[in-house]
Amino acid sequence: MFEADVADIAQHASTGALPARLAETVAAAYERYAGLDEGVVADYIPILAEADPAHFGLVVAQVDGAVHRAGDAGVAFSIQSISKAFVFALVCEAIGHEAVHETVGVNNTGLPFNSVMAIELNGGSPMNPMVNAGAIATTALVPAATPAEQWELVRTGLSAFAGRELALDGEVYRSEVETNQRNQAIGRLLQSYGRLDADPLAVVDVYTKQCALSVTAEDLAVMGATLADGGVNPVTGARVVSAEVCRDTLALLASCGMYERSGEWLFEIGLPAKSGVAGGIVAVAPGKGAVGAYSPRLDPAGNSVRGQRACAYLSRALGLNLFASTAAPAAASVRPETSAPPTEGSRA
Ligand SMILES: NC(=O)CC[C@H](N)C(=O)O
Repeated sequence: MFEADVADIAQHASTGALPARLAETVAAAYERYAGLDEGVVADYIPILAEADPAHFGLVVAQVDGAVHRAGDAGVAFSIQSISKAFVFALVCEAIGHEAVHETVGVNNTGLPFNSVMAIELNGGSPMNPMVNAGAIATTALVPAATPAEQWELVRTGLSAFAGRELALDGEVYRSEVETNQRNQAIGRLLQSYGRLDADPLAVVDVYTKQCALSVTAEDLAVMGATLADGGVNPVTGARVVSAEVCRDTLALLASCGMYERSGEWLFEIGLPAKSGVAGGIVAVAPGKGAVGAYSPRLDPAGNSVRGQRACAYLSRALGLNLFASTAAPAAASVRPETSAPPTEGSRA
């Protein structure tokens, strides 16, 4: 599914730092997938069904603050599950690595993002912060006295990641409030297992608001680039979270960010990433930058089809896959000058 045009990639291929021709590569990825119309727009939250399936925005933000845009980079959509990554980072910053590990968990469920069975199969554990149960448990840990203050901390925290003031999309929020009985049930189930101290419905309400924050593909790229940049927003220069928190967040995005497709994503693309049902994806290249993509048609797991393909293209064309290595040249460069060339049969 993620095969990309070898000739195009060879033209842009590079290793090490992001190449100067990055803007051209972003444009090539956009052009390549703009005509792809596989997938379906989410409709279980009624307002999402009204999204224009033609929209496609692709942005790369570098850790030096450079931003490269193609297509509908400035079109607004709701952040949905991508908020989970950044709320997790804020909570991890507040309560620490050990506490989030113990309270929420860090293992993939292998099941859809809104699975109730995953909770039941795991003794009431929310499992990880990137599925709904774990995200609701994480939002409950936002350190504030009231749900209203929690929401404000979430909104201002995610705004710091984006480098601009983010606002609630009231229409999306109301649409989800009318239809989020399943998330309310997940909150109640966690409470029944003693995994949620706060009022579950109040926590689910803050979670629903965080999902309805309005962002653009450019916002996602800058938010991801902040995680790539050790917690400093590369556009504003402001520190948002620590480098340790970025490391923990990116580890969770790698293992759980694309739900039950996380393994396949890592196998093909090799970058920590997070998707949302409105059609957003953020993919992070640590120390280099991030891709923000928006296109509303989704695959069955709830991941944007064009967004995935464009990320795959960029990962390959720019040499971003974290697991790529060039064993032969590296081995040659450390071989002592004086050592005899290997003889037949002496090779490992
Ligand atoms: N995968 C998603 O983006 C899901 C987010 C959505 N708000 C929900 O809770 O169902």
